[in-house]
Amino acid sequence: MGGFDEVESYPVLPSKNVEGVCKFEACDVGMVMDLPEGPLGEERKKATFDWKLMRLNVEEPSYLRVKLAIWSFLESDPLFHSQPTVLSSEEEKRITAKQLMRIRESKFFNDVNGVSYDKKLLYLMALNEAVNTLSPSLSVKFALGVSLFSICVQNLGTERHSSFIKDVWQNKILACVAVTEVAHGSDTKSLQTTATYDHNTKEFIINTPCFKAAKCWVGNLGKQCTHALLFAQLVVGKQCHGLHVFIVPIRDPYTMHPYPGIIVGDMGDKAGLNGIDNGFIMFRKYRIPKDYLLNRTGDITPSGEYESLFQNPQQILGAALETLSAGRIGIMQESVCSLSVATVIAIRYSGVRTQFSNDNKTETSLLDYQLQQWRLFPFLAAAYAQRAFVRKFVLIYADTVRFSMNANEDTIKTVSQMVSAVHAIVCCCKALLTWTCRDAVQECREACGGHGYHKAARLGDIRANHDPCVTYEGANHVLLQQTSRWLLRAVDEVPDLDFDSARFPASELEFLRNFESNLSLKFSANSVNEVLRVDFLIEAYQWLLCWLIKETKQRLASSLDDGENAFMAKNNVQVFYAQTLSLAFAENTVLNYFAASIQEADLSLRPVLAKLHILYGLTCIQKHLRVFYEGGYASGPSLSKLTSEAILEVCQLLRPDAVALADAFAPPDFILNSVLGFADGEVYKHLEEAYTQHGGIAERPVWWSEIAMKSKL
Ligand SMILES: Cc1cc2nc3c(=O)[nH]c(=O)nc-3n(C[C@H](O)[C@H](O)[C@H](O)COP(=O)(O)OP(=O)(O)OC[C@H]3O[C@@H](n4cnc5c(N)ncnc54)[C@H](O)[C@@H]3O)c2cc1C
Repeated sequence: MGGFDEVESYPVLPSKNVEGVCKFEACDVGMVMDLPEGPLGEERKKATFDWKLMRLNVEEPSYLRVKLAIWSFLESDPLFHSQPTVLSSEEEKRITAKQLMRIRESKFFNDVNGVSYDKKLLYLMALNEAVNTLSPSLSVKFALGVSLFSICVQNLGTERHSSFIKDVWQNKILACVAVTEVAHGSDTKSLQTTATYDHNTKEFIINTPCFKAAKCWVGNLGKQCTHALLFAQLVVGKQCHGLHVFIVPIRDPYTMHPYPGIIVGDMGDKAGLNGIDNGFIMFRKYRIPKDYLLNRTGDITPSGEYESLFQNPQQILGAALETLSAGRIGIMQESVCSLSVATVIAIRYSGVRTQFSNDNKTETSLLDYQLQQWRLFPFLAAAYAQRAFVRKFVLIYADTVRFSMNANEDTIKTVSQMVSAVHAIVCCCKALLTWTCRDAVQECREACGGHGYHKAARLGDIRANHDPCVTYEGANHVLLQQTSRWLLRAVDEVPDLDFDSARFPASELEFLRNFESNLSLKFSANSVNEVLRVDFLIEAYQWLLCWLIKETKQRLASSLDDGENAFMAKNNVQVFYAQTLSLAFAENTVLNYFAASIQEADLSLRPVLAKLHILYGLTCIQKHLRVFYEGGYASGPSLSKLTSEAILEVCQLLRPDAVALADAFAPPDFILNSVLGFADGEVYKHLEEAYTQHGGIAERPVWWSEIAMKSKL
């Protein structure tokens, strides 16, 4: 069958084998619990692979051990049990704040003290994933309040700030990251909050010039945080030196009263994530000590002048914002969690639910419908592909950070290439993964019909909580522009890029060395089998990326020739070209990382993983049919027709494995928390419980007298 038997020949990409990355104590198949008997039993028997083995393949086994321990801890504590009714947002905030305290007091939190940077990063990823699957509000609160704060202070601060890192890990303070202002979000360069240096008192005076400059949307700021990591324009004398980052005390940790000189409050109800207290703040000439400037990139000299490693404020801003990469990787990980959970719910439900009958005797399983397969299986494939990507990319990121911390004159060029490549990958993949999840959750909700809309199905909560991921930590449309800029530059720098280095994060781009010959590639397949192959995906993406780069460059150049300035010329190539380029690059990156992970998988798992790989690739390729025809890679109906047929064929091939594939990344029931997706498949029993647990059955409402017919007497 096409390329599925040839998976041994999947390309192994050198950059993906990161040596020296730490591992935790591994777990084995014995640790994976059996699933309960029930209506899904027959579906599970159809699988062509061992789902427990797959579980250890999709999860880093050593993380799985950490996650299982955290899940069991959460289940044992009633504070983490879900509420059957919709809580007021104030109550959600209270409970989430208490949950955060409980986690910070637990042994899981202490486990990270005193360990190396990359071990800490990987441990935090496991903790984040475990917590996020239960409560996105809680994981975001933790990420902003503790991990992102400490990573930023470590990367942008110096020795003088180490006490803040210690305090946040010792549960003495809780932070927020305050970048966005009312009038400027994506355009960080134009932020208006100022930090003016006063040499007489050796203090910075933080000021909000008007309401449009109030910081807003800041998670943890509304009610709880004690400190803010504040992005403000640094002013010395009359000169502004651009955006810098400051640690700013907000509340007394003992009384929780805000300090005088600031106006801080909660923004009120949101469409989701109401466990987080997103807040606004205005500073009224509020003073902080000089040492609270994170001074790795720029500082005030003893004589009161500003000095910096960088000539250009834009570079300082770049360095400051680059530390947000860790946050964006966290978002990608959370997106994959939500995508996985939504897919598990919809696939298990579809495995139980039957509608209509072909023979008037047996009703047809939803999973047997071609439409249901085509709607859900590409998202199942995306969940596998993107999970594999995040898992490997975290290691690359950790390696890049470690390498850059030890940079010297000999390695500085490679370090800067690696950091740029990591940044470009993070920007486009954050967009791709969050959008995939957004689309998947909606499709899964609809695939579960009306029951999918019940709160107890959980899909509505997943949708509302995931929604802002496409906007925060960089609006997707804006982030994609950073990747396309890098790609256009990378083509010119190809002779200089160190593709051969085992650590270069985008080594698959080596094909850019053959730019012109890639452009002459033509689609030549005559049968479905010829597109069910990994080499077809590789070739198609090589052509696609080269053509989009060429076309975007040409359009930019002709726009400039026509007299447009650089700003407008860049804006006018986004739709259909630069943005498509970034997304295509993201898809290709995910496919490559997934391919590399298939190479490392147990032999018995490779055929089914290869099907998922091909399905994900073909689904992505179909989104670019316009470009393939416009650029002359294909003509006539073959490309469109063969890829469509191939997608349907792989969907059918995956049919027997669907439930087992969902089982392999499903969290335990307590964490999954969906009456449609519990492992026993007893959908109707759990629905009945959900319908009847509210009380008041066969009773009249307490407000009955307001609506009852008035007595005729
Ligand atoms: C739930 C939630 C939590 C948040 N938490 C925090 C937090 O903890 N700290 C914090 O500082 N901020 C936080 N934010 C704010 C968030 O980071 C910003 O909303 C985000 O950066 C986008 O900025 P904006 O809202 O000002 O949108 P804008 O920048 O005004 O963008 C509006 C629209 O215009 C588009 N656009 C903007 N510029 C361009 C361009 N050049 N080309 C094409 N299109 C463009 C964008 O894609 C977007 O669709 C949070 C937001 C939400 C919703």
